[in-house]
Amino acid sequence: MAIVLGPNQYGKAENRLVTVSRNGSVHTIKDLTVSTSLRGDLADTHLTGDNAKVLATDTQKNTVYAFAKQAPVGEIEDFALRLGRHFVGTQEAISGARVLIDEHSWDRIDGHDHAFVQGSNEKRTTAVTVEGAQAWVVSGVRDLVVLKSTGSEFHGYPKDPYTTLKETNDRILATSVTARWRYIGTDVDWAKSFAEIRSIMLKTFADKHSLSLQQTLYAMGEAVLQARPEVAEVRLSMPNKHHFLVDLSAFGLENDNEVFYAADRPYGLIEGSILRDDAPDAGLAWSTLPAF
Ligand SMILES: O=c1[nH]c(=O)c2[nH]c(=O)[nH]c2[nH]1
Repeated sequence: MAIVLGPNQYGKAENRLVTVSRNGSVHTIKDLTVSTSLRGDLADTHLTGDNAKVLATDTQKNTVYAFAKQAPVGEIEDFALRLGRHFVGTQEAISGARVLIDEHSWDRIDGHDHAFVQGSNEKRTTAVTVEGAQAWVVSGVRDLVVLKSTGSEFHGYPKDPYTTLKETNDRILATSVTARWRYIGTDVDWAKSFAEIRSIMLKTFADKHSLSLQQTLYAMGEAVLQARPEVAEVRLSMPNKHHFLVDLSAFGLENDNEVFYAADRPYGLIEGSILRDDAPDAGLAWSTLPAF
């Protein structure tokens, strides 16, 4: 029996980066959380503590800030690709890099050049993997919270001795969408693609009459793949944010689908992947990301 080192990576997680770019008196801000991770010939530091091949996580952090000064950050996918390719291209021992970026939203205060109000909690995300000369981009959105107050049913499920749930033809459907989509290449208009995918998902959530959150999840992924040839696969994680009808009969009141208790836990968790059956191989695109 021998004990060996398995897969490993290391880096600086959650660097908080805010940039201000100026066009005369009009400012634009970008607010990012950037995590970098490197992989490669890193056995020595684990086995003997020899750090000759370890680009310090502190240096990785500094690189994030220096790169933000040296060229416009631009779209998060491009910034992540630049960082990943830099680490792999300049450190002999480093064969792979994973860069995760979340973009936080700020909205301009009406008519004001340099004042902003924090937007919704929704984040645009990217996870870029560089391995040698190859690169994979998985972008997405998380904490995209949506609700529809009708157009959702749930019935026809098995009734076993433990089933108490009542069937319904009209319920609130609410979820907080975490979506990730895998791009086929890296030559993409990232901003346009993001905006269109987000809008397709919202429209499908709204328009699709839902018989289950599972059906809605599939329809959202399917609509993205039908409209966006640059995407090979969509993975969705959608908690069912239950809204329970409150029993008002004790007060002699009938609740005609008007008064709900919004439970925060437990919640159903509906997750799945929707993909083209002829999609190119995912390579390392999903490596070390959560399954959904
Ligand atoms: O859309 C739903 N899917 C389920 O699997 C489920 N299970 C449940 O209790 N409610 C719901 N709703």
